[in-house]
Amino acid sequence: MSEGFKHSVKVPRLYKAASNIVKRVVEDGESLKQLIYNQNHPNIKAIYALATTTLQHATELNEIVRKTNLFFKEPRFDPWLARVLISELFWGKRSLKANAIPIQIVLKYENELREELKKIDETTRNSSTIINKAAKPRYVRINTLKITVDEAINNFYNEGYTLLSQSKNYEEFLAKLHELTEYTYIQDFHMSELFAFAPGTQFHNYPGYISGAIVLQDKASCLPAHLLNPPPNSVVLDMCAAPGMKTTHLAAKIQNNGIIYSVEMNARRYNVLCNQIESTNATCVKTINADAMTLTCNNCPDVEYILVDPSCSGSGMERLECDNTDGKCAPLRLKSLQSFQVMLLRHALLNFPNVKRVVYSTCSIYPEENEMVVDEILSDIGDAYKLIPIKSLLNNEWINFSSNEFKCRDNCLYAKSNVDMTNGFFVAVFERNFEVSLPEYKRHSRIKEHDSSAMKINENSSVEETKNSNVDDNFKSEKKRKKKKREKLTENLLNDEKEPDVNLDEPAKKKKKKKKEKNN
Ligand SMILES: C[S@@+](CC[C@H](N)C(=O)[O-])C[C@H]1O[C@@H](n2cnc3c(N)ncnc32)[C@H](O)[C@@H]1O
Repeated sequence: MSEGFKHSVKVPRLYKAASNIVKRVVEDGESLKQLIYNQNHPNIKAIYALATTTLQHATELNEIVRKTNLFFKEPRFDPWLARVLISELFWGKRSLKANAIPIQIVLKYENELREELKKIDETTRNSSTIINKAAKPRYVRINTLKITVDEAINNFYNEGYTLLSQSKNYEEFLAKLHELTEYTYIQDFHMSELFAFAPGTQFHNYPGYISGAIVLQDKASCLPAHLLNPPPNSVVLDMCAAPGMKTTHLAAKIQNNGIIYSVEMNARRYNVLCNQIESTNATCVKTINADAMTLTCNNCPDVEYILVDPSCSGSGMERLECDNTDGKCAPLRLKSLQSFQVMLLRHALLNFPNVKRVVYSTCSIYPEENEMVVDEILSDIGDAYKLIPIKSLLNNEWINFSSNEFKCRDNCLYAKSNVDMTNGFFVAVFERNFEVSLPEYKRHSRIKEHDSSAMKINENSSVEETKNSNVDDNFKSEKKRKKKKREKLTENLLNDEKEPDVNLDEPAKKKKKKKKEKNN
């Protein structure tokens, strides 16, 4: 992000090394321990302590640099170095020596930064909910298409892990998450196929991870499939599917009995999706490389369950890079994301006559992408759908919900990183009321008959756009122009696409690893 300063006095190597490590852990998902061991520095312990502290305080750091507009005022300041220096000042040695310019800058803003930190601490103290500032656990979803939960527990036992006892309620469960140690783990309170291990537990070399028997997926990202809850033999549509975490979770839920149409528009991400589906043995999935807005019940017949998990700001991700100085969370961007999200959700709700349940989810904590999207939709759909109170779906065992200030009231769910120990997330569940017909006028006018015949599911179970000779040239060029415009909008939105616990190249890496192992 930053081009770096021309430093007159050099920044101590310790800080540079720590900031480089934090950057690689966050951006590339590299292992903290591995990076530390590869260091050629006399004081590895100090680097480790500083990098860990910075990662543990990710949420507060994000908040205070955002609130103080630090990178807006100091656009050339390396954001990783800044965070490491602030960590050293607030939670490390509690002082910064040396006259290097980055240190001077942090000291210049020290009071403002402290002020914002104080506000966060006060909010935390005033909250009656359970607060944990520690790093979130490592969540492991058992891919029940490859092994059973019991087999997985047995494998973990053989690896030396001890399963903690189950909890009476959600609060007790959250308290237990704090007790996780290197060799203990716990079954999730809501989803029996999900387990939580101590933060930072490494599974990348674990045989089950390589074979696709376990999936590293944050708990919040598992909630949409859990709440959509299609039974076996269902027909499901996942409108925004790559990299495929929720598609493959849904395939496991229906145990490959039924059909899942899994749609992804972006070609590169579509390949990742296909790899993920293959490695997890999700054989019921038909992948579709297309814009979900062009799909109708003609391409995807008899759809009963839809997941809409669109591109979003990713503001709920507990990663350090989400600050508003690079425009990611700027009001204009938020506005265009919101319009796109409304458009997709409306398309899902109004174009599939057999649909029973639609789940809308984002890894955003902004009401603009959550309650405001749901509210706009509620006024479109009348009584054709009702919003299901998620509290009841989770037997009253959840803490945070949407705000009562909105029309959707507290019917939707928020996952909060400092309460639920997950990424920040939002989920809304719509259920069809078949006594009321779908509002006719809202059906998407853009979906014309020939659009559907211009798609086909090919032998590899993917949909390809084909030329339709019946479409006249004028219509084609108009369609092309619109498509280009849509692609541009999506491309912009995708520039910073994020997904919990997923390194986009992971499936590819896994494939390479498998190949290497085979050759050996
Ligand atoms: C938040 S990600 C989805 C994550 C995915 N559900 C998972 O669990 O792995 C959003 C995805 O939607 C795709 N997307 C955006 N607009 C789309 C559209 N109009 N049609 C199909 N896919 C779209 C993006 O390329 C991106 O991969």
